[in-house]
Amino acid sequence: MAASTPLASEASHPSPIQFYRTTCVKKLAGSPSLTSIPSTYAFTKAPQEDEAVSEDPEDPIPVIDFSLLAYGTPDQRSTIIQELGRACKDWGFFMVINHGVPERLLERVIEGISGFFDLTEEEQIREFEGKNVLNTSKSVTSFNTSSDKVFFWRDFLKLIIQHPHHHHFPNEPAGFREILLEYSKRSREVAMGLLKGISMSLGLGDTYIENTMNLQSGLQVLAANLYPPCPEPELAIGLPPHSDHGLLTLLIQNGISGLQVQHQSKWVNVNSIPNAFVVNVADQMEIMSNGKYKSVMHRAFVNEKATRISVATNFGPPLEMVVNPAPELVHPETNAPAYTGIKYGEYMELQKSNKVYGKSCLDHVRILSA
Ligand SMILES: O=C(O)CCC(=O)C(=O)O
Ligand SMILES: [Fe+2]
Repeated sequence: MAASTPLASEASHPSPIQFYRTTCVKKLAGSPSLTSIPSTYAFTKAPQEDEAVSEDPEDPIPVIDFSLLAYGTPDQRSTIIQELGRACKDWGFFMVINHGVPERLLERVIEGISGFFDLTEEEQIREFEGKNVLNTSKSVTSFNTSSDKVFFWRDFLKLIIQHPHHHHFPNEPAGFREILLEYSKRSREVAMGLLKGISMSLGLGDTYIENTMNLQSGLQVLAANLYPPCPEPELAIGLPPHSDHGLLTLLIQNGISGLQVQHQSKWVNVNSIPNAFVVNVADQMEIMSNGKYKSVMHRAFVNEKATRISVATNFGPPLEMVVNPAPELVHPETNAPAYTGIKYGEYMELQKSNKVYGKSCLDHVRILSA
């Protein structure tokens, strides 16, 4: 049984971090004699987790043209801000095209992740040694580590940046560190641009979220997921239904489908536009917007044939920031916020220790049904 890896380093101790990873599933999946999955990987689906449907052409997943947000005329900007607001409100999920991050950089990130998981276990462990890394143990699950009975069909590498100074990236494979640095910088520029637009769409002015959330000192968490081929994909799950803890998540993937989002009580398959960022509203945004923009539930499926790689980058405030609903968005009749304020670090701890998947963590801070 693999040891679990607590996220303590992410939460109450904002020290220069760090990364941690899992490596168990790829090895397991690579064993030639594997024809069925070990029972610890069998995931019992809850009744509401029915089959996913294809995108409805009448109600497609929103697509946001980032170039119009960044460089458009005032008219184009105001139109795209409205579209962004609608996407956040109706879906909590959208794709971003023309974002300006070079395709080649995206490919190199995916290649680097693949290369990292190709390293031997010893080589990976060497990356943890003598570098002020708080936790070096392995895990086979993402969150809920200590309480999980079922393991997910994925390996992951988690990298945490505390702006403006702290990060620790692996040096192997060669050049990976530089690629990650460049990618973190470029994806953050896109995230900051989107957050400005979202802030405007909430009627708060473009720098409201950035300033009140102190994003200059915010947390950026990269979760690189590798889902190996699975002999019994219908029994396993890559990632169970969950929402993300930060404000906004930007995801890239290697062209293999597997992500599903919940929309109007249905699970929808996401077939991403090549090189687009797949973006979702996360829990701190739901709290900050007083429920106007809900974080979206999503899950990742696995398949029999191909390895899927995804990199989800979560943008959030500093760990010590208490996130409250914006007073401007509090309900005018009741004049009461729908969520209580909570420290972001505490929220992450809560999510980690929570046994129930889904959005149950938000129930701890919800006051009204928003
Ligand atoms: O692999 C995916 O598509 C989803 C990943 C994800 O949701 C996460 O890392 O939080
Ligand atoms: Fe996620």
